[in-house]
Amino acid sequence: MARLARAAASVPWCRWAVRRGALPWAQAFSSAATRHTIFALSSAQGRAAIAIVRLSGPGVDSALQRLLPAGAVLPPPRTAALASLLGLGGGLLDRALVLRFPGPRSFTGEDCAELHVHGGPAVVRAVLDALQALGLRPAEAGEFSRRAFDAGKLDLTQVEGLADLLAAETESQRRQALLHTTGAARRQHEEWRHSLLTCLARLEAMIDFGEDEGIADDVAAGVLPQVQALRGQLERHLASAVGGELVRSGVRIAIVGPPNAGKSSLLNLLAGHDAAIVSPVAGTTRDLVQVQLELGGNKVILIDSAGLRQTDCPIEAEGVRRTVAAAQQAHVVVHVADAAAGFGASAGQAQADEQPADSAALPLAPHALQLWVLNKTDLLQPCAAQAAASQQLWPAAAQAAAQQAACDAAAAPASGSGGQLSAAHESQQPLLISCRTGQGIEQLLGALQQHVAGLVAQGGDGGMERALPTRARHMHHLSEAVAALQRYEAAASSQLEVACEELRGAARALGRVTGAVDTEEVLGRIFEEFCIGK
Ligand SMILES: Nc1nc2c(ncn2[C@@H]2O[C@H](COP(=O)(O)OP(=O)(O)OP(=O)(O)O)[C@@H](O)[C@H]2O)c(=O)[nH]1
Ligand SMILES: [K+]
Ligand SMILES: [Mg+2]
Repeated sequence: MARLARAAASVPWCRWAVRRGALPWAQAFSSAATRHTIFALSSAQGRAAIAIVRLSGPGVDSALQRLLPAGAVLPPPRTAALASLLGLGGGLLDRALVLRFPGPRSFTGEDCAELHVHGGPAVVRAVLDALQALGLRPAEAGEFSRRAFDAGKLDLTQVEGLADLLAAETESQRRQALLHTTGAARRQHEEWRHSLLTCLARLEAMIDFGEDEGIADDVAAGVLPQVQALRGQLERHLASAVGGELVRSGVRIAIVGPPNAGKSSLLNLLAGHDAAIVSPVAGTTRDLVQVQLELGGNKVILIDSAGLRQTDCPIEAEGVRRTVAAAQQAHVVVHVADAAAGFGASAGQAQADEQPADSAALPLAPHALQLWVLNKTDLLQPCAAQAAASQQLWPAAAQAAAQQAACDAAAAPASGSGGQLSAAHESQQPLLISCRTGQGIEQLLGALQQHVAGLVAQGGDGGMERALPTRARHMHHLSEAVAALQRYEAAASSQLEVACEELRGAARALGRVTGAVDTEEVLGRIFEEFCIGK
C-alpha cells in the first residue's frame, strides 16, 4: 500500500486530488496508472481562422516534445510560444502557438496543453492524426470536464453550469450559468451542509458524553432554531426553482383568439420573419407555430395557434384542440381579437356552424398571466378605437382580467414577487395594436417583457443575482433535505438519536447536489451533455 501511495505521489495531480480529499490514495494511483493522455479539437468543427486542439494526461509533455523539432525546448508554463509542429516523418504540419498548463494548475488537474493551429480542416486533421500516431487517444464527450470533476477541480453544480454556459443563448441563461460555473451554488450548498454537520457534531458529542439530562435538553434546544432557519432557507431556495427552470427552458407565450384576428400576423411581427402563413381565409393556421425569442434578456417561446371556433372540419378541429392544450401549458396567454369585431367574434363571414369561441373561456394553468390585445386598429376611426377598448366591446375579457386580479390578490402572500405579478394584472386593459402599421407593438412588447421578468424572478429572495436551482436533480435532493429536516424537528424532543439520523440524511441529500457524496449514477448523464473537447 505504501508503495502504491508513493507511486501516486509522484504524479502531481494525484497528490493534489488526494490532498483536497477528492480521491483516496489507492484509487488515485490506479487511475493515474491507467489514465490515457487524451486530445480533442476544442473549438468548433469546420473552417475557421484558428482552431484549438487540447491535450490532457500524463503524456502531454513527451507528446509535445516529439511534435516539436529535435532539440527544441518546451515553452514555460502558461506562456504562448510560436513553434513548428512536425509529423512523424518530420514534415511540417503547421506553425502554431503552443501553451502548456502543467498539473495540478490546469483545468483537469493533469498536465494539459493547447495547440492553436490554423483553422483549416486539413490542418486540423493532420495535427489530430499526428497526435493519434503518437499513441494519444481521442477524448470522449465531456471527458476533460469529467477529469476536472474527478480531480476535485469542479463540483457537479459547476460542471452543470459549464454545460449551461456552452449552451447559453440568452443574457439570463449566461448570467445563471456563470454563477454556477464560478462556484456560487457549490459554496451555498457547502455552507448549508457545513452548518448541518456542525449541529450534528454538537448533538453527537452530547449523546456520547453528556449523560446529564439538563445539558442534553440545552443542546437540543440550541440546535432546533438553527435547523428551522436552515429549513426556511432551503424552502425559499426551492421556491425560486420555478424561475431557474424558466431561465433554462423559456417562458411559453401562447397567442390565442378567434380566426382572422391577426394572431399569425402578430407572431410574424414579433419574430421578425414570416414564420406563420397569413391569409384572409379564416382558419388558416392549424398547427402550432413556435418561435424562440429573447425578450429583455430572457428566453421566450412564442406560440401561434389555430383560431378558436366550432367547426365540422376534423383537421381544423384538431388545430383547435391543440390551441386549447397550448393555452393550458402557457405561462403567458395573449388574447387577440379584431378591434372591429371584438372578442368572441370574427371579422370574416362566419357560417352558422362556424361560430367563433371566446378565448377568455379557455382553461389556463393556475398562475398563467394574461394580456388582452385588440388588433387592426388601423381600420377604425380614432373614436371607434377608443370605444373598442371599452369594456362593452370586451366584457368577457375584462371580466376574466378582473377575476384574475382578484385571485392573485387573494393568493399572493405579502412577498415581493407576488405583489409584482398582481400589480401587472391591476392595469389589465386591452392594448390597441395594428400589425399593419405597427401601432401599439412597442407597448405590447413592454408589457410582455414585464410579465416575463416577473415570472423569472418569482419565488426567489435574491432574484437573478443568486444561483437558482436549475435542474430537477437539484430540486429532488433539496426536497429530500427539507423533508428530513421536518422529520428531525418532529422527533428531536422525544427521540434525539433517531432524529440525528434525519440530520445526517439531510446533509447527505445536500452533498448529492454538489457531488460530495455518492453520485456515480448521475455522473454519466451529466457528462453526456457535453461536446467533445470540453
Ligand atoms: N388592416 C389590417 N389587417 C390585418 C392586421 N393584422 C392582420 N390583418 C389581416 O387579417 C387577415 C388575417 O390575419 P392572420 O394573421 O392570418 O389571422 P389569424 O388570426 O392568424 O387567422 P387564423 O390563422 O385563420 O385563425 C390577413 O389578411 C391579414 O393581412 C391589421 O393590423 N390591420
Ligand atoms: K387567417
Ligand atoms: Mg393564423
